[in-house]
Amino acid sequence: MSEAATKRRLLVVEDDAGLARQLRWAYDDYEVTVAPDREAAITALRAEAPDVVTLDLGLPPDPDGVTEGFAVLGEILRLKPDTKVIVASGHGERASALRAIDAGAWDFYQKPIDIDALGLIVARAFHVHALEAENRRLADAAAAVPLAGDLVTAAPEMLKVARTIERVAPADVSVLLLGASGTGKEVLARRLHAASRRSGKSFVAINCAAIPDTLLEAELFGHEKGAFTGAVKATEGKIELAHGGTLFLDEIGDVPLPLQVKLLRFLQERVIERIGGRRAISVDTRIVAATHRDVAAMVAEGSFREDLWYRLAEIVVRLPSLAERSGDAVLLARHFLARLAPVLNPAVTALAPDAAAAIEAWTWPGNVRELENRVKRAIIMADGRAITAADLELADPAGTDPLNLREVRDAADRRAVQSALTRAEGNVSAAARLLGISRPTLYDLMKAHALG
Ligand SMILES: Nc1ncnc2c1ncn2[C@@H]1O[C@H](COP(=O)(O)OP(=O)(O)OP(=O)(O)O)[C@@H](O)[C@H]1O
Repeated sequence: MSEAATKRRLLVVEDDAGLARQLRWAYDDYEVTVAPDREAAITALRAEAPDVVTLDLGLPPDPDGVTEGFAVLGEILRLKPDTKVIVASGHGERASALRAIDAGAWDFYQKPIDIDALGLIVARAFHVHALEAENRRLADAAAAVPLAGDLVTAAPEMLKVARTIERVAPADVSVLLLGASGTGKEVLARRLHAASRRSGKSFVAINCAAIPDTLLEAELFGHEKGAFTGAVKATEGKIELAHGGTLFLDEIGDVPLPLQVKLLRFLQERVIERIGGRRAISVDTRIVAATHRDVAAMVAEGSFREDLWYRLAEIVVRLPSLAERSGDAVLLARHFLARLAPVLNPAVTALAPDAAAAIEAWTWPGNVRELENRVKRAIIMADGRAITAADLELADPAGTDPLNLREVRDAADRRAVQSALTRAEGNVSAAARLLGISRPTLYDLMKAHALG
Protein backbone atom coordinates (compact mmCIF):
# COMPACT_ATOMS: atom_id res chain seq x y z
CA MET A 1 0.00 0.00 0.00
CA SER A 2 1.29 3.47 -0.82
CA GLU A 3 1.91 5.94 1.93
CA ALA A 4 -0.90 8.17 0.68
CA ALA A 5 -3.35 5.32 0.99
CA THR A 6 -2.47 4.73 4.63
CA LYS A 7 -2.53 8.42 5.56
CA ARG A 8 -5.57 9.62 7.42
CA ARG A 9 -7.87 11.88 5.45
CA LEU A 10 -8.77 15.35 6.67
CA LEU A 11 -11.34 17.50 4.91
CA VAL A 12 -10.95 21.26 5.38
CA VAL A 13 -14.09 23.20 4.47
CA GLU A 14 -12.86 26.77 4.18
CA ASP A 15 -13.74 29.51 1.70
CA ASP A 16 -10.74 31.74 2.44
CA ALA A 17 -8.19 30.50 -0.12
CA GLY A 18 -5.20 31.86 1.80
CA LEU A 19 -6.23 30.22 5.04
CA ALA A 20 -7.06 26.99 3.24
CA ARG A 21 -3.55 26.90 1.76
CA GLN A 22 -2.01 27.51 5.15
CA LEU A 23 -4.01 24.64 6.66
CA ARG A 24 -3.18 22.30 3.81
CA TRP A 25 0.52 22.71 4.43
CA ALA A 26 0.26 22.68 8.21
CA TYR A 27 -0.80 19.04 8.47
CA ASP A 28 1.85 16.75 7.01
CA ASP A 29 0.42 13.75 8.77
CA TYR A 30 -2.84 13.87 6.91
CA GLU A 31 -4.05 13.67 3.37
CA VAL A 32 -5.76 17.09 3.27
CA THR A 33 -8.57 17.98 0.87
CA VAL A 34 -9.85 21.53 0.76
CA ALA A 35 -13.44 22.38 -0.16
CA PRO A 36 -14.53 26.04 -0.51
CA ASP A 37 -18.30 25.48 -0.41
CA ARG A 38 -21.09 23.06 0.38
CA GLU A 39 -21.11 21.29 -2.96
CA ALA A 40 -17.36 20.68 -2.97
CA ALA A 41 -17.51 19.57 0.68
CA ILE A 42 -20.20 16.98 0.09
CA THR A 43 -18.52 15.75 -3.10
CA ALA A 44 -15.26 15.28 -1.18
CA LEU A 45 -17.10 13.59 1.70
CA ARG A 46 -18.66 11.10 -0.66
CA ALA A 47 -15.46 10.47 -2.59
CA GLU A 48 -12.99 10.27 0.29
CA ALA A 49 -15.03 9.52 3.40
CA PRO A 50 -12.73 11.51 5.70
CA ASP A 51 -12.96 10.68 9.41
CA VAL A 52 -12.34 14.28 10.50
CA VAL A 53 -13.58 17.54 8.98
CA THR A 54 -12.79 21.12 9.94
CA LEU A 55 -15.69 23.33 8.96
CA ASP A 56 -15.84 27.09 8.70
CA LEU A 57 -19.41 28.00 9.60
CA GLY A 58 -19.31 31.18 7.49
CA LEU A 59 -19.52 29.84 3.95
CA PRO A 60 -20.82 31.39 0.72
CA PRO A 61 -23.54 32.32 -0.10
CA ASP A 62 -23.78 33.37 3.58
CA PRO A 63 -20.16 34.14 4.49
CA ASP A 64 -21.11 36.45 7.33
CA GLY A 65 -23.78 34.21 8.84
CA VAL A 66 -23.82 30.54 9.80
CA THR A 67 -26.78 29.10 7.85
CA GLU A 68 -24.69 27.52 5.11
CA GLY A 69 -22.21 26.15 7.64
CA PHE A 70 -25.00 24.51 9.62
CA ALA A 71 -26.48 23.05 6.43
CA VAL A 72 -23.10 21.45 5.62
CA LEU A 73 -22.76 20.15 9.18
CA GLY A 74 -26.20 18.57 9.01
CA GLU A 75 -25.49 16.93 5.67
CA ILE A 76 -22.11 15.54 6.75
CA LEU A 77 -23.61 13.96 9.86
CA ARG A 78 -26.52 12.56 7.93
CA LEU A 79 -24.29 10.96 5.31
CA LYS A 80 -21.50 9.78 7.60
CA PRO A 81 -22.61 10.01 11.23
CA ASP A 82 -19.27 8.87 12.65
CA THR A 83 -17.46 11.93 11.19
CA LYS A 84 -15.75 14.14 13.75
CA VAL A 85 -16.60 17.69 12.65
CA ILE A 86 -14.64 20.56 14.18
CA VAL A 87 -16.36 23.89 13.51
CA ALA A 88 -14.64 27.26 13.27
CA SER A 89 -16.55 30.33 14.27
CA GLY A 90 -15.64 34.00 14.15
CA HIS A 91 -14.66 35.99 17.17
CA GLY A 92 -17.56 36.46 19.57
CA GLU A 93 -19.68 33.75 17.99
CA ARG A 94 -19.47 31.37 20.84
CA ALA A 95 -23.23 30.87 20.78
CA SER A 96 -23.15 29.41 17.25
CA ALA A 97 -20.23 27.20 18.19
CA LEU A 98 -22.20 25.77 21.09
CA ARG A 99 -25.24 25.35 18.87
CA ALA A 100 -23.05 23.40 16.45
CA ILE A 101 -21.93 21.07 19.24
CA ASP A 102 -25.56 20.61 20.12
CA ALA A 103 -26.23 19.70 16.47
CA GLY A 104 -23.57 16.98 16.58
CA ALA A 105 -20.24 18.72 15.93
CA TRP A 106 -17.36 17.15 17.84
CA ASP A 107 -15.54 20.33 18.91
CA PHE A 108 -14.98 23.97 17.92
CA TYR A 109 -12.26 26.57 17.79
CA GLN A 110 -12.39 30.31 17.45
CA LYS A 111 -10.85 32.29 14.68
CA PRO A 112 -8.25 33.61 14.13
CA ILE A 113 -6.71 30.22 13.81
CA ASP A 114 -3.84 29.01 15.93
CA ILE A 115 -2.44 26.24 13.74
CA ASP A 116 -0.85 24.35 16.63
CA ALA A 117 -3.92 24.45 18.83
CA LEU A 118 -6.14 23.36 15.97
CA GLY A 119 -3.61 20.63 15.18
CA LEU A 120 -4.06 19.19 18.66
CA ILE A 121 -7.85 19.20 18.35
CA VAL A 122 -7.62 17.47 14.96
CA ALA A 123 -5.17 14.85 16.25
CA ARG A 124 -7.42 14.11 19.21
CA ALA A 125 -10.44 13.81 16.91
CA PHE A 126 -8.62 11.22 14.77
CA HIS A 127 -7.57 9.37 17.89
CA VAL A 128 -11.10 9.20 19.30
CA HIS A 129 -12.50 8.25 15.91
CA ALA A 130 -10.05 5.35 15.69
CA LEU A 131 -10.94 4.19 19.22
CA GLU A 132 -14.63 4.32 18.47
CA ALA A 133 -14.17 2.45 15.19
CA GLU A 134 -12.19 -0.24 17.01
CA ASN A 135 -14.92 -0.49 19.65
CA ARG A 136 -17.56 -0.92 16.99
CA ARG A 137 -15.46 -3.59 15.31
CA LEU A 138 -15.00 -5.48 18.58
CA ALA A 139 -18.69 -5.18 19.42
CA ASP A 140 -19.60 -6.53 15.98
CA ALA A 141 -17.12 -9.37 16.35
CA ALA A 142 -18.48 -10.20 19.80
CA ALA A 143 -22.06 -10.16 18.50
CA ALA A 144 -21.00 -12.42 15.67
CA VAL A 145 -19.60 -15.20 17.82
CA PRO A 146 -21.98 -16.26 20.58
CA LEU A 147 -20.48 -19.69 20.17
CA ALA A 148 -22.34 -22.12 22.44
CA GLY A 149 -23.04 -25.04 20.14
CA ASP A 150 -21.03 -23.43 17.36
CA LEU A 151 -23.76 -21.09 16.14
CA VAL A 152 -22.17 -18.32 14.11
CA THR A 153 -24.37 -15.41 13.10
CA ALA A 154 -24.62 -11.65 13.18
CA ALA A 155 -27.91 -11.46 11.27
CA PRO A 156 -30.86 -10.06 13.22
CA GLU A 157 -33.12 -12.73 11.64
CA MET A 158 -31.00 -15.51 13.14
CA LEU A 159 -30.14 -13.78 16.42
CA LYS A 160 -33.86 -13.63 17.07
CA VAL A 161 -34.09 -17.40 16.56
CA ALA A 162 -31.14 -17.94 18.90
CA ARG A 163 -32.83 -15.83 21.57
CA THR A 164 -36.05 -17.84 21.23
CA ILE A 165 -34.06 -21.04 21.69
CA GLU A 166 -32.44 -19.67 24.82
CA ARG A 167 -35.78 -18.62 26.20
CA VAL A 168 -37.52 -21.96 25.68
CA ALA A 169 -34.53 -24.09 26.70
CA PRO A 170 -35.26 -24.22 30.47
CA ALA A 171 -38.92 -25.20 29.99
CA ASP A 172 -39.45 -28.87 29.22
CA VAL A 173 -41.67 -28.23 26.19
CA SER A 174 -41.21 -30.04 22.89
CA VAL A 175 -39.73 -27.89 20.14
CA LEU A 176 -40.17 -28.27 16.42
CA LEU A 177 -37.51 -26.69 14.20
CA LEU A 178 -38.60 -25.88 10.66
CA GLY A 179 -36.09 -24.91 8.02
CA ALA A 180 -34.58 -25.93 4.72
CA SER A 181 -31.81 -28.48 4.52
CA GLY A 182 -28.51 -27.26 5.92
CA THR A 183 -29.91 -24.23 7.77
CA GLY A 184 -28.50 -25.44 11.10
CA LYS A 185 -31.42 -27.27 12.68
CA GLU A 186 -29.14 -29.73 14.43
CA VAL A 187 -26.84 -26.95 15.60
CA LEU A 188 -29.85 -25.27 17.23
CA ALA A 189 -31.12 -28.51 18.74
CA ARG A 190 -27.71 -28.99 20.40
CA ARG A 191 -27.74 -25.43 21.60
CA LEU A 192 -31.19 -25.96 23.11
CA HIS A 193 -29.93 -29.04 24.92
CA ALA A 194 -26.83 -27.23 26.14
CA ALA A 195 -28.93 -24.39 27.57
CA SER A 196 -31.42 -26.72 29.26
CA ARG A 197 -31.32 -28.34 32.68
CA ARG A 198 -30.65 -31.62 30.87
CA SER A 199 -27.26 -30.50 29.58
CA GLY A 200 -25.41 -32.89 31.89
CA LYS A 201 -27.09 -35.89 30.23
CA SER A 202 -26.91 -37.13 26.66
CA PHE A 203 -28.05 -35.47 23.48
CA VAL A 204 -29.12 -38.27 21.15
CA ALA A 205 -29.77 -37.52 17.48
CA ILE A 206 -31.45 -39.72 14.93
CA ASN A 207 -32.03 -38.86 11.30
CA CYS A 208 -35.34 -40.53 10.50
CA ALA A 209 -34.84 -40.08 6.74
CA ALA A 210 -31.45 -41.78 6.67
CA ILE A 211 -32.65 -45.10 8.09
CA PRO A 212 -34.80 -47.54 6.10
CA ASP A 213 -38.38 -47.76 7.41
CA THR A 214 -37.90 -51.38 8.39
CA LEU A 215 -35.01 -50.56 10.73
CA LEU A 216 -36.26 -47.26 12.09
CA GLU A 217 -38.53 -48.82 14.68
CA ALA A 218 -35.70 -50.89 16.17
CA GLU A 219 -33.40 -47.86 16.13
CA LEU A 220 -35.91 -45.82 18.07
CA PHE A 221 -37.37 -48.37 20.45
CA GLY A 222 -34.58 -50.96 20.70
CA HIS A 223 -35.16 -54.71 20.78
CA GLU A 224 -34.80 -57.76 22.99
CA LYS A 225 -32.52 -60.64 22.16
CA GLY A 226 -34.08 -62.88 19.50
CA ALA A 227 -36.82 -60.38 18.62
CA PHE A 228 -36.01 -60.87 14.95
CA THR A 229 -33.41 -62.60 12.82
CA GLY A 230 -30.06 -61.07 13.61
CA ALA A 231 -31.15 -59.72 17.01
CA VAL A 232 -28.36 -61.56 18.78
CA LYS A 233 -28.44 -59.41 21.88
CA ALA A 234 -30.78 -56.97 23.56
CA THR A 235 -30.18 -53.41 22.37
CA GLU A 236 -31.40 -50.11 23.74
CA GLY A 237 -33.09 -47.79 21.26
CA LYS A 238 -32.28 -44.12 20.81
CA ILE A 239 -35.28 -43.11 22.92
CA GLU A 240 -33.96 -45.05 25.91
CA LEU A 241 -30.44 -43.77 25.35
CA ALA A 242 -31.78 -40.24 25.63
CA HIS A 243 -33.16 -40.88 29.14
CA GLY A 244 -32.56 -37.77 31.24
CA GLY A 245 -31.38 -35.86 28.18
CA THR A 246 -32.67 -34.67 24.83
CA LEU A 247 -33.81 -36.73 21.83
CA PHE A 248 -33.39 -34.99 18.48
CA LEU A 249 -35.68 -36.47 15.84
CA ASP A 250 -34.33 -35.06 12.58
CA GLU A 251 -36.51 -35.27 9.46
CA ILE A 252 -39.57 -36.21 11.48
CA GLY A 253 -41.66 -35.69 8.33
CA ASP A 254 -40.13 -38.91 6.94
CA VAL A 255 -41.44 -41.19 9.69
CA PRO A 256 -43.96 -43.67 8.22
CA LEU A 257 -47.52 -43.60 9.57
CA PRO A 258 -47.44 -46.85 11.61
CA LEU A 259 -44.37 -45.63 13.46
CA GLN A 260 -46.00 -42.25 14.00
CA VAL A 261 -48.65 -44.08 16.03
CA LYS A 262 -46.00 -45.71 18.23
CA LEU A 263 -44.18 -42.42 18.71
CA LEU A 264 -47.40 -40.70 19.70
CA ARG A 265 -48.08 -43.38 22.28
CA PHE A 266 -44.62 -42.87 23.75
CA LEU A 267 -45.15 -39.10 23.89
CA GLN A 268 -48.48 -39.56 25.67
CA GLU A 269 -47.41 -42.21 28.15
CA ARG A 270 -43.67 -41.67 28.37
CA VAL A 271 -43.04 -45.42 28.40
CA ILE A 272 -41.69 -47.68 25.68
CA GLU A 273 -41.50 -51.37 25.03
CA ARG A 274 -38.54 -52.75 23.14
CA ILE A 275 -39.38 -54.85 20.08
CA GLY A 276 -39.98 -58.39 21.30
CA GLY A 277 -40.13 -57.23 24.89
CA ARG A 278 -42.98 -57.16 27.37
CA ARG A 279 -41.58 -54.77 29.91
CA ALA A 280 -42.72 -51.14 29.97
CA ILE A 281 -39.69 -48.92 30.37
CA SER A 282 -40.19 -45.35 31.57
CA VAL A 283 -38.17 -42.77 29.71
CA ASP A 284 -37.85 -39.13 30.65
CA THR A 285 -36.54 -37.24 27.64
CA ARG A 286 -37.15 -33.94 25.97
CA ILE A 287 -38.11 -34.12 22.33
CA VAL A 288 -36.74 -31.73 19.73
CA ALA A 289 -37.90 -32.54 16.20
CA ALA A 290 -36.96 -30.99 12.89
CA THR A 291 -37.99 -31.17 9.29
CA HIS A 292 -37.56 -29.35 6.00
CA ARG A 293 -40.97 -30.59 4.85
CA ASP A 294 -44.23 -28.69 4.90
CA VAL A 295 -45.75 -30.76 7.70
CA ALA A 296 -48.91 -28.65 7.85
CA ALA A 297 -49.60 -29.69 4.24
CA MET A 298 -48.80 -33.32 5.12
CA VAL A 299 -51.30 -33.15 7.97
CA ALA A 300 -53.90 -31.72 5.59
CA GLU A 301 -53.38 -34.54 3.08
CA GLY A 302 -53.30 -37.21 5.79
CA SER A 303 -49.69 -38.39 5.57
CA PHE A 304 -48.76 -36.97 8.97
CA ARG A 305 -50.88 -37.46 12.11
CA GLU A 306 -52.30 -34.25 13.45
CA ASP A 307 -52.24 -35.44 17.06
CA LEU A 308 -48.52 -36.24 16.79
CA TRP A 309 -47.88 -32.87 15.16
CA TYR A 310 -49.46 -31.08 18.12
CA ARG A 311 -47.43 -33.10 20.59
CA LEU A 312 -44.19 -32.26 18.79
CA ALA A 313 -44.97 -28.66 18.02
CA GLU A 314 -45.55 -27.12 21.43
CA ILE A 315 -43.09 -24.46 20.30
CA VAL A 316 -42.35 -24.00 16.60
CA VAL A 317 -39.16 -22.24 15.56
CA ARG A 318 -38.60 -21.30 11.91
CA LEU A 319 -35.04 -20.95 10.66
CA PRO A 320 -34.36 -18.40 7.91
CA SER A 321 -32.47 -19.61 4.87
CA LEU A 322 -28.84 -18.50 4.62
CA ALA A 323 -29.79 -16.05 1.84
CA GLU A 324 -32.17 -14.34 4.26
CA ARG A 325 -29.45 -13.76 6.87
CA SER A 326 -27.86 -10.51 5.85
CA GLY A 327 -24.07 -10.66 5.97
CA ASP A 328 -23.88 -14.18 7.41
CA ALA A 329 -22.52 -15.98 4.34
CA VAL A 330 -19.16 -14.18 4.39
CA LEU A 331 -19.02 -14.34 8.19
CA LEU A 332 -19.58 -18.10 8.11
CA ALA A 333 -17.08 -18.55 5.29
CA ARG A 334 -14.42 -16.88 7.45
CA HIS A 335 -15.46 -19.03 10.40
CA PHE A 336 -15.13 -22.27 8.42
CA LEU A 337 -11.86 -21.06 6.93
CA ALA A 338 -10.41 -20.37 10.37
CA ARG A 339 -11.62 -23.72 11.69
CA LEU A 340 -10.81 -25.98 8.75
CA ALA A 341 -7.72 -24.51 7.09
CA PRO A 342 -5.32 -25.40 9.93
CA VAL A 343 -6.34 -29.04 9.48
CA LEU A 344 -6.77 -29.27 5.71
CA ASN A 345 -4.22 -26.81 4.29
CA PRO A 346 -2.47 -24.53 6.80
CA ALA A 347 -0.99 -22.34 4.04
CA VAL A 348 -4.45 -20.92 3.39
CA THR A 349 -5.32 -18.02 5.67
CA ALA A 350 -7.63 -15.66 3.82
CA LEU A 351 -10.53 -15.11 1.45
CA ALA A 352 -9.59 -13.27 -1.75
CA PRO A 353 -11.78 -10.20 -2.45
CA ASP A 354 -13.36 -11.91 -5.46
CA ALA A 355 -14.28 -14.86 -3.22
CA ALA A 356 -16.03 -12.60 -0.71
CA ALA A 357 -17.92 -10.87 -3.51
CA ALA A 358 -18.95 -14.19 -5.06
CA ILE A 359 -20.12 -15.50 -1.68
CA GLU A 360 -22.27 -12.41 -1.19
CA ALA A 361 -23.77 -12.79 -4.64
CA TRP A 362 -24.57 -16.54 -4.49
CA THR A 363 -28.07 -17.59 -3.43
CA TRP A 364 -27.01 -20.64 -1.34
CA PRO A 365 -29.75 -23.13 -2.13
CA GLY A 366 -27.98 -25.68 0.11
CA ASN A 367 -27.60 -23.14 2.92
CA VAL A 368 -24.82 -23.41 5.52
CA ARG A 369 -24.03 -27.00 4.64
CA GLU A 370 -23.34 -26.02 1.02
CA LEU A 371 -21.19 -23.12 2.19
CA GLU A 372 -19.20 -25.37 4.51
CA ASN A 373 -18.64 -27.89 1.72
CA ARG A 374 -17.55 -25.26 -0.78
CA VAL A 375 -15.12 -23.70 1.68
CA LYS A 376 -13.73 -27.14 2.54
CA ARG A 377 -13.13 -27.89 -1.13
CA ALA A 378 -11.67 -24.44 -1.77
CA ILE A 379 -9.18 -24.81 1.09
CA ILE A 380 -7.96 -28.05 -0.41
CA MET A 381 -7.83 -26.66 -3.96
CA ALA A 382 -6.30 -23.25 -3.22
CA ASP A 383 -2.88 -22.56 -4.73
CA GLY A 384 -1.93 -19.55 -2.72
CA ARG A 385 -2.60 -17.98 0.63
CA ALA A 386 -6.15 -16.88 -0.24
CA ILE A 387 -9.06 -18.88 -1.58
CA THR A 388 -10.61 -17.44 -4.73
CA ALA A 389 -14.09 -17.50 -6.27
CA ALA A 390 -12.79 -20.14 -8.67
CA ASP A 391 -11.64 -22.36 -5.76
CA LEU A 392 -15.18 -22.09 -4.40
CA GLU A 393 -16.54 -22.93 -7.85
CA LEU A 394 -18.42 -19.66 -7.75
CA ALA A 395 -16.45 -17.80 -10.42
CA ASP A 396 -18.57 -16.08 -12.99
CA PRO A 397 -17.58 -17.66 -16.32
CA ALA A 398 -17.51 -14.19 -17.87
CA GLY A 399 -14.95 -13.13 -15.27
CA THR A 400 -15.52 -11.20 -12.06
CA ASP A 401 -14.19 -7.91 -13.41
CA PRO A 402 -17.34 -5.80 -13.70
CA LEU A 403 -18.03 -3.86 -16.86
CA ASN A 404 -18.85 -0.63 -15.11
CA LEU A 405 -20.48 0.86 -12.05
CA ARG A 406 -23.94 0.52 -13.56
CA GLU A 407 -23.54 -3.23 -13.86
CA VAL A 408 -22.40 -3.55 -10.24
CA ARG A 409 -25.29 -1.38 -9.06
CA ASP A 410 -27.83 -3.28 -11.08
CA ALA A 411 -26.67 -6.53 -9.56
CA ALA A 412 -26.77 -5.02 -6.06
CA ASP A 413 -30.27 -3.58 -6.66
CA ARG A 414 -31.49 -6.92 -7.83
CA ARG A 415 -30.10 -8.69 -4.77
CA ALA A 416 -31.53 -6.11 -2.37
CA VAL A 417 -34.98 -6.26 -3.96
CA GLN A 418 -34.96 -10.04 -4.00
CA SER A 419 -33.89 -10.28 -0.38
CA ALA A 420 -36.45 -7.67 0.77
CA LEU A 421 -39.22 -9.53 -1.04
CA THR A 422 -38.17 -12.79 0.55
CA ARG A 423 -38.03 -11.23 4.00
CA ALA A 424 -41.42 -9.63 3.48
CA GLU A 425 -42.80 -12.96 2.23
CA GLY A 426 -43.76 -11.39 -1.10
CA ASN A 427 -45.67 -8.46 0.44
CA VAL A 428 -44.70 -5.54 -1.81
CA SER A 429 -45.69 -2.77 0.63
CA ALA A 430 -43.67 -4.37 3.43
CA ALA A 431 -40.69 -4.93 1.11
CA ALA A 432 -40.83 -1.28 -0.02
CA ARG A 433 -40.75 -0.18 3.63
CA LEU A 434 -37.74 -2.42 4.29
CA LEU A 435 -35.93 -0.81 1.37
CA GLY A 436 -37.00 2.72 2.28
CA ILE A 437 -38.57 3.33 -1.14
CA SER A 438 -42.12 3.86 -2.37
CA ARG A 439 -44.28 1.06 -3.68
CA PRO A 440 -44.30 2.38 -7.29
CA THR A 441 -40.47 2.61 -7.20
CA LEU A 442 -40.29 -0.98 -6.00
CA TYR A 443 -42.68 -2.09 -8.76
CA ASP A 444 -40.45 -0.35 -11.30
CA LEU A 445 -37.39 -2.14 -9.92
CA MET A 446 -39.20 -5.49 -9.91
CA LYS A 447 -40.18 -4.95 -13.52
CA ALA A 448 -36.68 -3.90 -14.54
CA HIS A 449 -35.21 -7.01 -12.93
CA ALA A 450 -38.03 -9.36 -13.91
CA LEU A 451 -38.78 -10.19 -10.28
CA GLY A 452 -42.13 -11.00 -8.74
N1 LIG B 1 -25.06 -20.75 12.22
C1 LIG B 1 -24.13 -21.71 12.07
N2 LIG B 1 -22.89 -21.51 12.54
C2 LIG B 1 -21.92 -22.43 12.36
N3 LIG B 1 -22.09 -23.57 11.72
C3 LIG B 1 -23.29 -23.84 11.24
C4 LIG B 1 -24.39 -22.93 11.40
N4 LIG B 1 -25.46 -23.46 10.82
C5 LIG B 1 -25.09 -24.64 10.32
N5 LIG B 1 -23.77 -24.90 10.57
C6 LIG B 1 -23.02 -26.07 10.11
O1 LIG B 1 -23.56 -26.42 8.85
C7 LIG B 1 -23.76 -27.81 8.74
C8 LIG B 1 -25.23 -28.11 8.57
O2 LIG B 1 -25.94 -27.79 9.75
P1 LIG B 1 -27.05 -28.75 10.38
O3 LIG B 1 -26.69 -30.18 10.22
O4 LIG B 1 -27.36 -28.25 11.74
O5 LIG B 1 -28.23 -28.38 9.40
P2 LIG B 1 -29.67 -29.06 9.30
O6 LIG B 1 -30.62 -27.94 9.07
O7 LIG B 1 -29.88 -29.97 10.47
O8 LIG B 1 -29.47 -29.84 7.97
P3 LIG B 1 -30.29 -31.11 7.42
O9 LIG B 1 -31.72 -30.70 7.36
O10 LIG B 1 -29.67 -31.31 6.08
O11 LIG B 1 -30.00 -32.21 8.39
C9 LIG B 1 -23.18 -28.41 10.01
O12 LIG B 1 -21.84 -28.80 9.75
C10 LIG B 1 -23.21 -27.28 11.00
O13 LIG B 1 -22.15 -27.40 11.94
